[in-house]
Amino acid sequence: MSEGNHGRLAAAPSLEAGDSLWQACVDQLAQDLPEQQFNTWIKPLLAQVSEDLSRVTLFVANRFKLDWVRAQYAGRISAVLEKLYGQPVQLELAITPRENSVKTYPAPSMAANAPTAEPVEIQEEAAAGGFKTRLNTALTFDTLVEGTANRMARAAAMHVAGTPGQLYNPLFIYGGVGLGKTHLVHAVGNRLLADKPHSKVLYIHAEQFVSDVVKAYQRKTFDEFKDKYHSLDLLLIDDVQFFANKDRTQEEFFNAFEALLAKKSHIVMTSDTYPKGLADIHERLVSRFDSGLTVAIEPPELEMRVAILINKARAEGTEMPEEVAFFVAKNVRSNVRELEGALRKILAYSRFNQKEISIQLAREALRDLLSIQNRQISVENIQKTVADYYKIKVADMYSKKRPASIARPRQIAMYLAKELTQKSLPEIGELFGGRDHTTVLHAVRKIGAERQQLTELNQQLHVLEQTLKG
Ligand SMILES: Nc1ncnc2c1ncn2[C@@H]1O[C@H](COP(=O)(O)OP(=O)(O)OP(=O)(O)O)[C@@H](O)[C@H]1O
Repeated sequence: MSEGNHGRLAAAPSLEAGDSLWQACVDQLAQDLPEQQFNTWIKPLLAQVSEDLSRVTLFVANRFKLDWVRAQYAGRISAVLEKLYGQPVQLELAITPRENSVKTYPAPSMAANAPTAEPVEIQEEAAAGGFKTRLNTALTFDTLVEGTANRMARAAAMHVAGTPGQLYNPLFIYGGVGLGKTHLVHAVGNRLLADKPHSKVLYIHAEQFVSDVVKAYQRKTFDEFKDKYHSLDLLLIDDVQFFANKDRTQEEFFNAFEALLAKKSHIVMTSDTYPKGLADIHERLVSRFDSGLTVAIEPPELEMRVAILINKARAEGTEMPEEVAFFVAKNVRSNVRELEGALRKILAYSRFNQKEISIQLAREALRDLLSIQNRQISVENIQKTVADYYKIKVADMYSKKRPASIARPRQIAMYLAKELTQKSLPEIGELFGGRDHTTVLHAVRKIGAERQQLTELNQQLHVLEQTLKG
């Protein structure tokens, strides 16, 4: 297949239609995707389009690529094809048949000749010799939203994925539940395999490692066990706090650790706490955990939560309005898993009731969750919410600064404080950096009057009120 030809495979009479359908799809993807992704994953695809255009089979070189394309791009490709063709197009993925590889492309159309390769089911295997990686190919850097909370951990993880066995070995990532630790370690493995498909990568949960040790012990198969673990290029091990009090496991892990580091293989670990905070784990192991780079993942900040919601909704094929994402993100703060749960509820509620996603709908869908929080509206809360919304510093709520970009949000916050709390004008003035009650009164009147005139302001106040009321 020559360069620049995107693998268009359709013989007469469907050549033209099939050809242009796939070409149009490729053109669209070239616009939608970052250039590097497009060149790596889409451009090399070979396509076979059925005569009636209802089915497209894409051929990829090996199982790993098939797995990857299916997880990362199949949904998007199907959506583009459907949009272009006007109705659903069946998408199949297959491995390029070896005997047909170069010679028979472009291959005969499906109408003229039955397809030579059967679509293949995804299995838990990478390209290298059927070795099980246990990686979830959906968990990649592309789907991991970046924010202050995970910036360092993400940067370190990307570095390791790009040049394993060098800096930051071991990489120890810690943080609370549902903050993306597991996602991040899978992303490292997936990235390394995408770049170097023959690498030996294993993702394993610490509990699974414990059970592997127990099995090896019972069956006296420690040689096999060692072959498996000591030969890896990259070991990703999740939740190592589970090693607590498991002496034999700790010993075997120590051995594996030493063997892997000696041959410059990389180890990435996660835990719910930093190494020295680990209970009932031998000191020699703890000090090794801490000997590379230790980074934390913090709970995501508001903007990151908003971005995660919008991205995840989009991945489900739904556009979530920013104001709704803001409302949800303000109310679901603890971790990303909970955000995902809230999103699922909203999507299901919207589909079930056939209603557009709005703040009102989100409020209904999350009624239970919100009522548990039973939040009190305080002036501090209003100041923080308004500052977040208008992207100014909370400190500007009390400062003497006067530029309109700050003064106006401050007036809005005063207006909301009067409207949503029981505080008096002097009390509110006091909480806004010791301002006079007449300043507060002026703000309340001004914003109240403008709200009647300006639709946009009214809308913004509406979002803020909904958010604050939870
Ligand atoms: N920054 C992020 N962007 C997108 N999705 C994220 C992000 N962080 C976490 N997630 C998603 O949130 C969910 C929970 O994340 P994950 O399982 O990686 O958390 P964890 O820190 O390993 O939690 P636990 O300690 O409970 O195992 C996953 O579905 C993950 O994809």
